[in-house]
Amino acid sequence: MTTRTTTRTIRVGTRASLLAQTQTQLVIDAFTGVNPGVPVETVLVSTAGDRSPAPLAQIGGTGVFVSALRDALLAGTIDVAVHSFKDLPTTAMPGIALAAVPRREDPRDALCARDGRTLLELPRGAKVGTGSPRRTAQLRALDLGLDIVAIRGNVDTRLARLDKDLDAVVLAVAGLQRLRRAHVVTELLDPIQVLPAAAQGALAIECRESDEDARSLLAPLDDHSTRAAVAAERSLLAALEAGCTAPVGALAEVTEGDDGLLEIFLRGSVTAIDGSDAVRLSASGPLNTAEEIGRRLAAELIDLGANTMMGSS
Ligand SMILES: NCc1[nH]cc(CCC(=O)O)c1CC(=O)O
Repeated sequence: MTTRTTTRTIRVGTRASLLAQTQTQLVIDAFTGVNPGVPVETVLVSTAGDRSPAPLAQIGGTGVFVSALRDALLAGTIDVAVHSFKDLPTTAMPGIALAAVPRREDPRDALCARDGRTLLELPRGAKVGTGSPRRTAQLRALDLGLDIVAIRGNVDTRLARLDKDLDAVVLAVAGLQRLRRAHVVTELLDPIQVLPAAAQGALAIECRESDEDARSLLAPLDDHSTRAAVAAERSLLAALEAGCTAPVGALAEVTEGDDGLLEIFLRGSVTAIDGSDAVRLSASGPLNTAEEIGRRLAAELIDLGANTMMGSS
């Protein structure tokens, strides 16, 4: 632990949603753990995604939750921004550095159903809420006769629909865990059936590229395996030229190979939005080739017809 000569306050920007504020506080706690004595303050930033109830695709799609925080970073009104990594566009933003990627939570999707039901226990015609084309497509592909209903809003708004018009909703278990709502989960969906979104369950901590101070304070929060896994997943997404609203699943796991070196095992899927067709493949390679693994897998998925499936959405 180095003794700091400045007492510059680190201003951490957050969106107003409960999930965003909770995630920001988790990062602040970890930050304070490794940088005791560095003053931190939270600054609320409102984004277009929070202000509008319209479907994400209509208000700018990928990145609506992100740009206001990045603008505040570049304007110098905040020093650090915490994002759900899966909400970040795959193209980097000039002037912004990915300072740390903390250890990832469980990346899986979770079914939250009435009466404790699992997917197989839901009757045909059961109404299942999700706002995600990826979840919609993969749930339809299971051919369980489920009626997929488009929903939006924060986690609690979505869960409240269970007491109204829906039989189940599907959410990322990571968000539920962070909000201490994991007790509402009735089934963790097996990635073999429903492959999560690229970077689901991971956080991205950004700062200004030029802010050496913030970068070195944040560096200890980085988990190299998570950073590499997410890099592979997002490189797949980018190479498919798909955003967070595309029916693309991607999940990388980091394992130790026979030679003791760390390896990435990446799975990817593209599913037609009506569930009538899907392509799914995996690829693996050394940890330091994460992005190449993603690009290679994307090329193989495209060879199998991934583009026609994304076009049909
Ligand atoms: N797009 C909304 C969003 N962004 C991140 C999470 C959950 C937390 C995470 O994936 O890290 C959610 C909600 C959800 O998908 O259930």
